[in-house]
Amino acid sequence: MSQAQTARSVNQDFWSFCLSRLEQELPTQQFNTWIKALSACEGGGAEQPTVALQAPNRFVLQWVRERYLRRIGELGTEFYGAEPEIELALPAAGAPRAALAPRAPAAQAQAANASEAPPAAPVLLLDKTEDEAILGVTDVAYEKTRLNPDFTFDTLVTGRANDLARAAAMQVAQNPGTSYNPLFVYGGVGLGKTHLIHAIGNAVYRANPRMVIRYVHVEDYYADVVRAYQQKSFDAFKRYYRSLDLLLIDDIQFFNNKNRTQEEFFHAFNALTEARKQIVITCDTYPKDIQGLEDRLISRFDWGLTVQIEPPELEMRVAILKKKAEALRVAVDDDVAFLIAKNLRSNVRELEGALNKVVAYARFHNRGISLEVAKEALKDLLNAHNRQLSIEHIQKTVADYYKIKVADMHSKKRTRAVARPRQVAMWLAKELTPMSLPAIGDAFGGRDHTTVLHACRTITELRLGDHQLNHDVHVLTQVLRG
Ligand SMILES: Nc1ncnc2c1ncn2[C@@H]1O[C@H](COP(=O)(O)OP(=O)(O)OP(=O)(O)O)[C@@H](O)[C@H]1O
Repeated sequence: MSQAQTARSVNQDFWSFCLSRLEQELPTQQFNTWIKALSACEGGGAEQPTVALQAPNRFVLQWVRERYLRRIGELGTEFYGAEPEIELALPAAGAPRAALAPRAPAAQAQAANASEAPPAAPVLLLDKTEDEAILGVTDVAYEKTRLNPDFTFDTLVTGRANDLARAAAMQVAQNPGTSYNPLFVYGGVGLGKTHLIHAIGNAVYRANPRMVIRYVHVEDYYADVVRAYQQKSFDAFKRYYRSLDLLLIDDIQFFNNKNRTQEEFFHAFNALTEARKQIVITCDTYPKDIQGLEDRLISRFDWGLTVQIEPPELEMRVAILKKKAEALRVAVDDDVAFLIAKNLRSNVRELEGALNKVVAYARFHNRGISLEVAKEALKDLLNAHNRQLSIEHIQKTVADYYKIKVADMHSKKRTRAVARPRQVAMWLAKELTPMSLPAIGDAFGGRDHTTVLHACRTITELRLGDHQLNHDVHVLTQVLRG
């Protein structure tokens, strides 16, 4: 057998394994609609596992990539004994669909990134008949919303970091078009903005399935504009976006300097808000700070309500891990959840990634999930992290920020100008390092652990009412996390 044939048969074997597992794990309709639509084609060599899959169209490709790729990767790790590279591609332009015809060789297949798909992709986003034919399911209307059914208010853990944003989102979900319009949600990478707007969409859909809802990432909106331009189908494009009852548009910062797209969005925005149709926007930054965005759009974003999602604190991170473990149907003890939560703080996606890594590692080695297993699975990550952030670095960064001396971090001085930054530094040390309270106390001039605890509680409480302090802590956290 040639190397290519071996690779192909290994890939086919893996895919059969994957199909049998996913068939057990997923509801039949999901399995039939999304997973069976894929086909395995030639992958890389057996020594360096590559799973090569082909989706019949961009719609299926995107859906699978968002919802199932991670699980396929985990099954790949289980099958190959190492994390495989996954190629998810479309059939070559002009080639028949893989699901209906012989497989296209991977070398000719297009890149998995939908934004790289050619403008004349086999399926147009607005081509209802074809989508319906592909789906062959009764809830076509729901699928067309592009909503992720797993991202609901129920699966969103609430804490100080997101309670305002969640409350506003629930208001909007209960009264679309008549409460805050637009609702503008901003915050750092992987903090649950996408989850929150899908939750709005899911709640609105559940209450009123007749509403026309659409979740769209800005890159896809841009691709729709480009396509409308190339195919001279702006009328259909405009009609479609203006017919929506709820538009959920994600990652608006990627609009930067895309002038034609901004212009189209500006008109769609006006038409929708005038008709009292709801718009929800997410962004990685506050509206006024978005680079390359027209002023008239920025000022419109101020019409409704702007809410921030902040990085979750330790307890919330633990709660999120527990919830994610529940969804994976695995038992994760508190000590394992704390280990992960203490060491990964920058975003929830990374937190989830670490949990998945621990679960996959435990499955692969046929062991239960214990602290020991978690430490082994995350060895590289923990080492890298522990090297990165020292308490001295935190003290120096905070001292520089408040323009005080580093020595003041250790001193007995109790004036407000020194004591408050010192408390902020202690809070950051608790949040950003795995150090215990006594160890942190030691590093701050031999203070008692109760002093550290008091400092942490003080800062947590003050942040609720003191905007300047909240801002300082936010900025310092971002700086220290790099
Ligand atoms: N509070 C939370 N409760 C439960 N899961 C959460 C929470 N916050 C984030 N997540 C999970 O973290 C992952 C990343 O979240 P999401 O994609 O919504 O982040 P984002 O802010 O949109 O990121 P990006 O800036 O990259 O677009 C998702 O799986 C989401 O379910």
